[in-house]
Amino acid sequence: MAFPPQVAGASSTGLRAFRDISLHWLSGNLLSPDGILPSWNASSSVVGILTSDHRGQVVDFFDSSTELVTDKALKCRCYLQQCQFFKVGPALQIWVIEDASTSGQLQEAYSRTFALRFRTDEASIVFYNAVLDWKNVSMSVGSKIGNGALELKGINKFERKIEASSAKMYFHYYGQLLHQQNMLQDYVRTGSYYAAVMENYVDFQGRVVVDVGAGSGILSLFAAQAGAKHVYAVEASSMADYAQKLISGNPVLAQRITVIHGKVEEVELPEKADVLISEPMGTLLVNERMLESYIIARDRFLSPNGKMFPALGRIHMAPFTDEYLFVEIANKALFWQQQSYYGVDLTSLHGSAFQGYFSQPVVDAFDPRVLVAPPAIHTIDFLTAKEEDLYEIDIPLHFTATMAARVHGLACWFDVLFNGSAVQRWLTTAPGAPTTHWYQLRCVLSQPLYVMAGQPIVARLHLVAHSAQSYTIHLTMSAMSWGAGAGQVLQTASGKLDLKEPYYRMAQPQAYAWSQEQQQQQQQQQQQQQQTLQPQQVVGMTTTNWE
Ligand SMILES: C[S@@+](CC[C@H](N)C(=O)[O-])C[C@H]1O[C@@H](n2cnc3c(N)ncnc32)[C@H](O)[C@@H]1O
Repeated sequence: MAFPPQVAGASSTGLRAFRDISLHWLSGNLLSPDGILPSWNASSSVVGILTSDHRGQVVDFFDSSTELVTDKALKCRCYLQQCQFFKVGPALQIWVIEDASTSGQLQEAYSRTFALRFRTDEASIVFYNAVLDWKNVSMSVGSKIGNGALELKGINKFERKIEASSAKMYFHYYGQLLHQQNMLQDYVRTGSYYAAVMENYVDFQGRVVVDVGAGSGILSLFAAQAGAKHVYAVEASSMADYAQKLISGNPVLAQRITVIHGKVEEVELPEKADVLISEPMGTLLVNERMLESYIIARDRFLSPNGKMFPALGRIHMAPFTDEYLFVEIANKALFWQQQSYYGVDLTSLHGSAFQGYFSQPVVDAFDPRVLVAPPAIHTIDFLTAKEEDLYEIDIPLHFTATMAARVHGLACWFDVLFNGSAVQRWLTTAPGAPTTHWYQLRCVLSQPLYVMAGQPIVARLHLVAHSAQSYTIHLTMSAMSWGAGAGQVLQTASGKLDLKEPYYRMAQPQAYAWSQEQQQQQQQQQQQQQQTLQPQQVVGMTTTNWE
């Protein structure tokens, strides 16, 4: 844990203010695993609470003017106890900054540190999101500790929920032309957007449009082609400079497009928009957590009754059978069954490696004939959904098998609707439809289920957002009894997968390739390490499989 903490995104004044405070790192003063606060000095004068993430980055500050601490320690305590409800665990620290003096001078304030132990990463996210809820979005804190002004201006909602390292990697990726080209060359994707805009030009003509995450600026140019009065192309990555170049290279359209380099969570626009256009879809629709930015942009920029292109998205899910895929994944861990690898018994790690491979969702294109039941649908209406709705998505599922099969997991894909005034158009990533760079996604269970035709399958897909712009996937599937004695669970299998770490089973191109970026970084690091190693240390190193 980094200590003293770095103040993410704080102004230099705020940074200095924090550094001036003597922060006590009371590592022994942890909450018990049950989340019970060991001691609290209710008589001390609390001037504020500073929260940080697990890396010691300050993520929030509550000063004494906020409701949280108006009643001094008592309220803090209540609040912390309330947090136990959210299963407080190891990823979040709270510094309680107390005023030790009667003068209330900043320099004389001191602090206590409480580290909250979360049982799981998800629990810490839930807690963190609860803090965000409580703070009621779009933070721009300018608060006071004693006589010292403390400013945390500029910490927007994106920065408060997304790890800085993840965002850096993410925007670095989208700042590269080659990745924008990948998307542009997905003709199903780009062609669908073009068709949707042109067919529905009446929705764009003479209208103000905001392009949310404009990338190369392609959708802004489409909107301008369709007759938009003005388009604001908002792009957070350095791709904004290229977008400006591309747009300037189309002078007839350029005069009606303004490129704005920044996040939709932070930029200000001079007018409200009639239409939002965006391509915020990641693998399984929600990966990258950009849908949340799309919704934030709606709340910030869209006029009442404005239109969104696309207006809704649907996740489709169905049980599948694929013996070959299952064996392929299970076999990946065979390496760890060697009892004498250079004289070393590797078998104690086989179980962990096996689970590790099954924690990767598989991204590839599959034949729809592997589906064992008709798909179920979960709809997200972009016009009405709340951003918080996407923090945790819990989908109960009921299927009826149409064939006897070994069920190896859940297959998923998505589509989005352009609900134009003239034409309704779907962009689909379904198996069997023309392939897109998103392909489809399969969650493979380490324990297959056996089902007969007509047998009910009950499942639950539970997606929990995490601060690395993705989701932890919890999947449970059960084969049920039917007919006489229906409703009994005959067999159950479950798995926990990380949507951020997929197994790309396809050749390029693909949707935002997190792993690939990480792989490159790790490979670079590895090369650097190897350069510093003695030759005899390098001999015998295994080649890392970054798959
Ligand atoms: C999937 S790409 C789509 C690019 C372009 N609209 C297209 O259709 O080709 C998403 C883009 O949104 C940008 N982006 C993601 N989150 C953003 C945010 N919060 N604010 C502004 N831009 C964002 C990314 O940098 C990326 O360039």
